[in-house]
Amino acid sequence: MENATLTLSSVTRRFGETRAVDNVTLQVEPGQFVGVIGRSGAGKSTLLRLINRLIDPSEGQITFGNREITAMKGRELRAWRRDCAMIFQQFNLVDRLDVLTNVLVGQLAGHGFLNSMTLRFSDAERTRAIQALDRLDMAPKALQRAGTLSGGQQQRVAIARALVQDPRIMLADEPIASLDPGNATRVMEALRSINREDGLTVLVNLHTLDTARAYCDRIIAMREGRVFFDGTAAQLTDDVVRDIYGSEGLAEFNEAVTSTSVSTGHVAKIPA
Ligand SMILES: Nc1ncnc2c1ncn2[C@@H]1O[C@H](COP(=O)(O)OP(=O)(O)OP(=O)(O)O)[C@@H](O)[C@H]1O
Repeated sequence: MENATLTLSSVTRRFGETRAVDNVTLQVEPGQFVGVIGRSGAGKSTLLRLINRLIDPSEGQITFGNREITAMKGRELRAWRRDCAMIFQQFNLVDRLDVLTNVLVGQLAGHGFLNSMTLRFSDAERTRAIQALDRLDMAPKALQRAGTLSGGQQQRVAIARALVQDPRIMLADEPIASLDPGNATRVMEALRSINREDGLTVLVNLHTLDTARAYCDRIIAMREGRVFFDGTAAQLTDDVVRDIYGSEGLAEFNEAVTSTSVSTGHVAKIPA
């Protein structure tokens, strides 16, 4: 299927008394690279999990083109989860399996039960998996056990695994939060090239402002479950940033995590 506009209409998710996501309405155009920022607990993870239906909204509607995501069940929901790949902070690879097999597992959704159990794959699937690894500069590690790779390498394998699903949207929940600056940069660059070359929509939760400024066409800042800011990096002024994070949170979010952000000139110095 083609990429399409993702629309959230008055979406709320409550956990007991907490409104983790509170009446969020937004549209994401196909091929946009969107960074979601905000303090811990602002609702960023919940927002992504609502989009791929890891959790259901308490109220509101999510659509992708003319498909209503929030109404999907069974086969249709499984198809949506393939269209909408998810990357996590902790990579979620199977350590004892080699890199190639980890990527091939991304294609299992389209397999019969028996082939999934025996991890049998066609030559075409293997070729596709190698090609995906190659895009992430990870093909030379194809036969190495995933558990022996560095965090940054594991995250690139996780992205390759997501790519073989042939998704329309890539959701990434703090994909660089546990990486060093060099690896964080490589992972962000990989997401950016997939976005540009394949026209994939990317929504990425980030805990560092400078990374969002350096890579994202659009930045959405959440605060207490609501969209507090929605605009470009240039529109995200120091005053808005102070309101998003509070002055005590600023120092933490002002750290440079991805090294390219320094050379792009997008880094704003925010007074602590
Ligand atoms: N499964 C759950 N059960 C109960 N409360 C939850 C659950 N998931 C999230 N919450 C609450 O919803 C709010 C938003 O959480 P969420 O994880 O979406 O925030 P976040 O912005 O992603 O935070 P972080 O940056 O720390 O990951 C928090 O108050 C959190 O405690």
